[in-house]
Amino acid sequence: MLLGLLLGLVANAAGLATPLVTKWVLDTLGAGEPLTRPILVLLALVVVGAGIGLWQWILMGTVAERVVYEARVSIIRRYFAARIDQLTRRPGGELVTRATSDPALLHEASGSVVGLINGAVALVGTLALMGVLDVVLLGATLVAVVLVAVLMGLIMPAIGRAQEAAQESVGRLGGTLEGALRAIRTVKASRAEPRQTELITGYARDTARHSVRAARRSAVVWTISWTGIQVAVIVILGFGAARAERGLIEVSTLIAFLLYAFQLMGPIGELTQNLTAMQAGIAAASRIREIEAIEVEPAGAPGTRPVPDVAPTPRRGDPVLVFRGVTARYGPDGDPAVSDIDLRIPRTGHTALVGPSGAGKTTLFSLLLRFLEPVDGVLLLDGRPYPDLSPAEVRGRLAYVEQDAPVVPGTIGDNLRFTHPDATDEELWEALRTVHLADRVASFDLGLDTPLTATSVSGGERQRIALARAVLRTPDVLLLDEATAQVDGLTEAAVTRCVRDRAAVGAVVTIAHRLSTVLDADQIVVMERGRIRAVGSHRDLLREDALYRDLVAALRITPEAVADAAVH
Ligand SMILES: Nc1ncnc2c1ncn2[C@@H]1O[C@H](COP(=O)(O)OP(=O)(O)OP(=O)(O)O)[C@@H](O)[C@H]1O
Repeated sequence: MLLGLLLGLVANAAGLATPLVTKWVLDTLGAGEPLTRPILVLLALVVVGAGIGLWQWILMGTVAERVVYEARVSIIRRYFAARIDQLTRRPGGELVTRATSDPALLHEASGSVVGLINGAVALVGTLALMGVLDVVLLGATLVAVVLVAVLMGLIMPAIGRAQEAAQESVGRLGGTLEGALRAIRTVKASRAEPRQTELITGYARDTARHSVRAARRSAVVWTISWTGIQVAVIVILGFGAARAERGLIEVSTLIAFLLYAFQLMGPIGELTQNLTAMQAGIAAASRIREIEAIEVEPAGAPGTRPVPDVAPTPRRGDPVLVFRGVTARYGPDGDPAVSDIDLRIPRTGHTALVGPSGAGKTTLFSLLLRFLEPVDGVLLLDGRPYPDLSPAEVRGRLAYVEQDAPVVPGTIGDNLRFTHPDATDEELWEALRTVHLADRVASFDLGLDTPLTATSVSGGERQRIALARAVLRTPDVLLLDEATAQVDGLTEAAVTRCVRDRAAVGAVVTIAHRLSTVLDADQIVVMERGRIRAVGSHRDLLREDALYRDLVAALRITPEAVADAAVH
């Protein structure tokens, strides 16, 4: 930027010298001397000025792109470092707009400081040289310049406000559009297309309205500035001609003065343009700064707290995960989502969480995965408190299958390798066999390289891909949020088999929505209104817990299944 400023100043100096050298040419002509030298100097000034101007242009363009790039990088980094609740409370599309279109507005603005300084120097320089040529004519010019400056000062802030409002509407447009496209089936099934179209085009209309207002105000500023200077030039011409006629100034001085007057448009245009760009940039920057206020997850605790290199070797009987008096809430003023949770997850075996909707099952998963931090109590992994571990250390020991089992953009292979990018093809096939998908994937022409989009796989297949991803390398703890929707028999069998296999060698925690899963569990945790109501085996709970009996009944238990379980 400093170099850009310097180059701009040199190019300005060349520009400022040109009228004076033109006067020299005219004076030499008047004196009847050879014109070669002044003409050569004039040419040199033009060529050097153009060369340096080009260099500055390219340099500032590069700086601008780097500013945009770095703004984007910092936003993207911030998103992925952010706490989940900080992201989920904003519409995804709006977050996308802030990473894509807001930084683009910094493009023009980044060089605006340099442009403003250059413009100001050129303006002052031009006025000073005009003063050297003729103070009286300068007076007339100054009146025009002051009028233009006052006008700009009045209209510029309004342009900035309109631009900021336009960007905000773009953000709302992005957020709503993204949400509506994601729920496109519901939109169509609800025949809500016209309403959604109306709502979202409304945001587009707002954007256009604000942008048109900004454009209109810019046009007014520009036109009045340019016309003001042109009127000033005409006044100077008339007034100067009269002074030249009376012999108060030379004709060559008048011509040089007029050249400066024409040149005034350069710095004034530069100042106007850069002030506009700066306004847009400040608006974008304030939106980008809001992103910087997003809270990030506790930065790798290892940096902040000493963690022993060698983890204490857990004893076989110790639980792998422990909740000790954990209370958590989503907002600072909300009711606790879970309270006083005391729970031990054994190193091997299957723990099933059951409970009515809103009981706090998902919240327990969020706490285990550190998507949410407790307000009271502590979680332990292998006897080490969570605050001593970084989120990455904790998550490295867990595998998580979300209820909706989202697929990530890319191929089947990319999806399977998402957690372990270094997994070999053989490992992928093994995982696919575990979830009964190997034959299906092998039947595709491209095999593991088959591109996968959310719509090209069935719900059951998506579940199984997510499961295969989770069991690719045996995790210490598998967290499985079972699909609530009915899944096909093959998927159910795959899930059951996976859970059994994993439970034999490690810990599995499920949010169970299926009777078969509940019956399979070694330990069942019954939750109600954020608290653990009972823990036990199926048989004990059936006998002792009324809510559990209701829940089991709601899972449409058949008499045969009850008998099975009793035998079990
Ligand atoms: N993101 C959130 N913001 C605020 N409150 C939340 C949020 N997620 C859950 N809650 C609240 O926390 C409580 C526990 O919800 P949680 O999702 O853990 O229940 P759940 O047992 O998993 O229910 P379900 O079976 O319906 O998924 C509920 O009262 C719920 O309203």
